Amino acid sequence: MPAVAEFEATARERLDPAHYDYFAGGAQEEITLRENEEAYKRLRLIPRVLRGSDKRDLSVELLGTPSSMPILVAPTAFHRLAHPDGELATARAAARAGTIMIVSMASTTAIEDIAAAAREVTPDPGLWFQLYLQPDLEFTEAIVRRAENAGVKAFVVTVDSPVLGRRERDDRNAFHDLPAGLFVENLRNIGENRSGGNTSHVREIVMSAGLNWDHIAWLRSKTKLPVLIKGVLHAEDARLAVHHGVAGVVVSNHGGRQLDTVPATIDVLPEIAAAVGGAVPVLLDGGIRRGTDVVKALALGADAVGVGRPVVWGLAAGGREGVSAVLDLLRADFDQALALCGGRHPADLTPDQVRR
Ligand SMILES: Cc1cc2nc3c(=O)[nH]c(=O)nc-3n(C[C@H](O)[C@H](O)[C@H](O)COP(=O)(O)O)c2cc1C
Ligand SMILES: O=C(O)C(=O)c1ccccc1
Repeated sequence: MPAVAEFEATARERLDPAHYDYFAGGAQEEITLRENEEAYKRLRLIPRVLRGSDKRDLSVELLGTPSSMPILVAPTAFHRLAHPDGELATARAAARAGTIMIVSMASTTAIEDIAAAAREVTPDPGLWFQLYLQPDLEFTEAIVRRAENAGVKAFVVTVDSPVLGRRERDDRNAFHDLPAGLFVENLRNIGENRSGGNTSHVREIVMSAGLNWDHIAWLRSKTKLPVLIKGVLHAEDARLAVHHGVAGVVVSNHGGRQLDTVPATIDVLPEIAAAVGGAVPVLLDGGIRRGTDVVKALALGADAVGVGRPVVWGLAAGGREGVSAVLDLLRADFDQALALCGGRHPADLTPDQVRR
């Protein structure tokens, strides 16, 4: 089975170069983008032996949502740039894999349609919804209601984007608008269509530099669903998140697309896991490309990981089948690495099995 890198190579051949750059790129010098992957290559695994690691069970439950494996689909924007079937294909593949898809608020398919596609595959799909809280809270609440009515099971508020990172590839390519016919569908037909009907601008979603913990309290008051925050890199923020009743934290640097030169997520995971102390689930994304990467993240304290670009590469390479192939590949790779580490279940991995 081809590695994630081979799906990327195929995707690169198929995509408009500006769109490839949008998906692949990071902020500024892309130091963090590279670091996310490089950091895993510096870590060494110590297997345990004679532990009877047959009959492995990769399944986990996260905030009431079951997942067949601790590898989730991280929220990424604009899937119809990658393949005409866009988020419908991704949702069907995630549903077939039995894993959680965190739908991006910036999807090019409406959340209602994404949920319907997933439901064709399985009656109770694990869909979560990523939110950029908009300065207009009434408008934000309308999107929250839409997502709830569509059946999502948790909200993931992205907190690493008070302003958007500077992606120099997008500047060079003058990538400002989606191609004709593509829209940021979750913002359409809401609040009397405040964006005036033009929701095809790449930056239609507003970044809110004013966000603070009160906004998290506001969202919690508006929904009964679990609220996670995504984009935590400082242990103190993880502590504050627990203090403010957040249901889970996602250790993320947005795939190196926001503040450049922040550390690889795997390198800050131990301190964040220590700060959270098991109070709420800790998820991590950024640079996961192999089963051994998943093993290292789980051993160092993550309850599950997210994959962003690998899913996009699968989608661009082969639509739903391509996403399924990437998820199957990561599952098989993780299963093998877990077995080689002497584990039967994701929770069997421990920090002493990872060395610098
Ligand atoms: C093309 C692209 C679009 C993204 N769009 C979003 C988004 O809409 N919302 C969000 O919270 N994160 C977004 N992210 C960040 C991902 O959720 C995730 O943090 C990151 O991709 C993980 O790194 P990886 O691509 O190395 O797996 C995006 C990432 C990429 C690559
Ligand atoms: O490109 C991104 O990383 C991203 O998060 C985003 C934000 C707003 C609209 C589209 C994508």
